[in-house]
Parts: sequence; C-alpha cells; structure tokens
Amino acid sequence: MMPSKDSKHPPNLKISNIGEKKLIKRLLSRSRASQPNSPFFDEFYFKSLSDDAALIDLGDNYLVVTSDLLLESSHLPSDMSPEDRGRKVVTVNVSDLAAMGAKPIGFILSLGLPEDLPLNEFDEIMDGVLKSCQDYEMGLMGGDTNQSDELILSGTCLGIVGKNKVLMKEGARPGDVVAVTGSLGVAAAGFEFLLSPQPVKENLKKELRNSTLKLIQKQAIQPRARLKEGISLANTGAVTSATDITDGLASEVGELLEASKNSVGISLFETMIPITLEVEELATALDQDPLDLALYYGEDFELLLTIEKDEFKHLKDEFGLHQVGVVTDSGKMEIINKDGKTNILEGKGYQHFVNK
Ligand SMILES: Nc1ncnc2c1ncn2[C@@H]1O[C@H](COP(=O)(O)OP(=O)(O)OP(=O)(O)O)[C@@H](O)[C@H]1O
Ligand SMILES: Cc1ncc(C[n+]2csc(CCOP(=O)(O)O)c2C)c(N)n1
Ligand SMILES: [Mg+2]
Ligand SMILES: [Mg+2]
Ligand SMILES: [Mg+2]
Repeated sequence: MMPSKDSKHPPNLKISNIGEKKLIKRLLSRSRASQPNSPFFDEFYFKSLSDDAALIDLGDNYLVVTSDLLLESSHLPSDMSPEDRGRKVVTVNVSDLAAMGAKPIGFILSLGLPEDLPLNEFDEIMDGVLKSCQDYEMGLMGGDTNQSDELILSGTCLGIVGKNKVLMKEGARPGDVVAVTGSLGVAAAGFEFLLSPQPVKENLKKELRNSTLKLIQKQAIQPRARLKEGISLANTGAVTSATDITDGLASEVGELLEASKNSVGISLFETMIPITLEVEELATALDQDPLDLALYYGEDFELLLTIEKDEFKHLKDEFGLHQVGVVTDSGKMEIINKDGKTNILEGKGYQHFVNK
C-alpha cells in the first residue's frame, strides 16, 4: 500500500480541518501514485478522474460512469416525501451525465435502510427511483441493500456519449461566453426556508407570497437534471467546457479553471447572474444577500457552460441560456460588480465537513 502523505500533518488533524475538496484531491493523487504504470491511467482517463464522470474508451463512444450519494441528515429535508427522495438520488447522478452530454443507459441503486422504515415508505422511495429512471429513459440494473442507522441512497449511473461530442470541465478558451441553463439560488432559498427553525418558518409563511413559497420549495424538493439540454448542447459542437452546479456557481467556475490548469480565467458580471424575484424575496426576509445564495450555496442542478461567442447568440434562445460572464486570459476568477469594479471571486462553495 502507498504510504499516506500525512507526514506534513500533525497526527491530531481531522478531516474537517481539510475539507471535502482537499480530501478528494488527496485520495485521487494517492490513487494515481499507487498505479503509475496502469493502463487505466492513460492521459484521458486521468483527466476524466476529476470530471463529473469517468470516461471509458469504447472506440467511437465513451461509456460514462458517475456515482453520487445522499444521506438523510445532509441531503434530505424532512419535508421531502419518500417518492421525492427516490427521485432525487436518480437526478443527482443524471445531472453529472448531463454535464458530460451523455445519454443514460442504466442505474445502480445502493440502499442503507433503518430497520424500522415502514414498508410503504420503502415502496414509495422505489416508486420515485423507478419513475425517475423512466423519465430519464433508462432502467434499474442492480444495486445493494443494507441496514443502517439513517437512510442512505447511493446511485451509480451509466451513460454513453460520442467521443467527439463529450463535454468536459477542460476546454474553455478566452473570448468564450460563460452561461448557465437557468436561474440560480432557487434551491438555496428553498433550503433556507425548509431548514429554518419553526418560529422563523411560521414568520416566513406569513411574509412570503404563496407562489414564492411554492416555487422555492419545489426546486429544493423536486430538482430535475438538465439532461435534454446537456445532450442537445453537446451535439451543437459549440460548447467548449461544462459542469453541473451542485456546490454553487463560484465553486464550479473554479472547477473549470482548475481543469484548464488556470490557463484561462473567468470574469462574472454581477448584474447578469439570473436571480429571480422569489430568491430576492426570501433573501430580504432573512436579511441575506441573494447573490450569496446564487454563488455559494449549491444544488441548483443547472449546467455551467462555456460557449463559442459567435454560436452563443442563436443557442441562447433555443436553450433558454443566461450569459453570466466571459472567459479571459487572466488565469483568475473575477466578478465585476454593479459599479463596474472588478473583485477577485473566491472559489468557495458547499463542502462536506466544512458546511454543517
Ligand atoms: N471517494 C472517492 N473515490 C474516488 N473518486 C472520488 C471520490 N469522491 C469523489 N471522487 C471523484 O472526484 C471528482 C469530484 O467529485 P465531486 O463529488 O465533487 O463531483 P460531482 O459528483 O460532480 O459533484 P457533487 O458530488 O457536488 O454533485 C469526481 O470525478 C469524483 O468521481
Ligand atoms: C437536510 C439538508 N440540509 C442541507 C441541504 C443543502 N445541501 C446539502 S448538500 C448541498 C450541496 C451539494 O452536495 P453534494 O456535494 O453532496 O452533491 C446542499 C446545498 C440539504 N439538501 N438537505
Ligand atoms: Mg458534477
Ligand atoms: Mg459527487
Ligand atoms: Mg459537492
């Protein structure tokens, strides 16, 4: 076994001192080092290792494989129905396929179930999984079932994409338009409402319009993956890089720059970030900045794309895209505020072990 690199760290350091992103980097670099001559680690496989999904060479196509895990305590607010829980584990995985432009083939479901889970709830979770698999046009292929203290839903999703179509985090070029497939911060607003202490929640119910409450909760409880958009956009050949927005826009912008080894930069325009009135309404009621909800919260499941400038104009209307910035040659993440002032954009976002 490869030695761990903990010589740099005092023995009492906890994983929460490092955070999810650094932990993943640490395990991926150990994985590479442990198999230096493995045929699995050729250049392309290597790159796809830190992308939204792994790519396996099938000749003209890639088999695309991704895995995402939901824990009741971290991902599933109590207001979510069992069926919505089942749907979500499929959606979070399909979202990563959408980000690669891949068409789903099949789903593998692993369950950790508390022993006292009512049988009808189990059936409803499975209704959600199976309906969602149908919506995304794939079948359930396998899985595993265990007992656990809390509900755990883990998915693995397989897909396929033409080699010349695949969308990756790497590939943005200076001059490209930076765009997203929908408005941001809506799920954040929903979670802020759903996770508020009861008295705050009661106040919000009085203060916010019913339509606002409905919309923000729907986005948090019943998210959908931008699969059709991902596949169709990959077919245009105009998208130079892509990822899905699960940890917040700023964090995902950081992912695109890192994938290009900071050979490009991205400047966002604060005034162009699509924030709906509903998100502003919730943010005002909680005395929060709506921009923070859009930039740093996550679970929007929109796609973040860089697109050739000349192609963007006609793709914008066809796919309902919103330009949020431009790719630069600065190697930096920046945000231009309402007064035209340029500030450094911190690549922070939702990180397990750091966000509680
Ligand atoms: N435990 C792990 N073992 C091996 N690879 C991992 C592990 N955890 C994450 N990765 C890989 O690291 C990369 C980043 O993972 P991450 O989960 O942040 O991406 P994501 O699934 O696109 O985002 P999110 O989980 O926020 O939806 C992915 O390529 C993923 O496969
Ligand atoms: C009970 C409960 N508490 C908090 C949240 C909010 N939340 C959890 S994980 C995440 C980001 C992406 O996570 P991942 O990287 O695991 O995909 C967000 C915004 C929630 N959904 N449910
Ligand atoms: Mg992803
Ligand atoms: Mg993941
Ligand atoms: Mg994440």
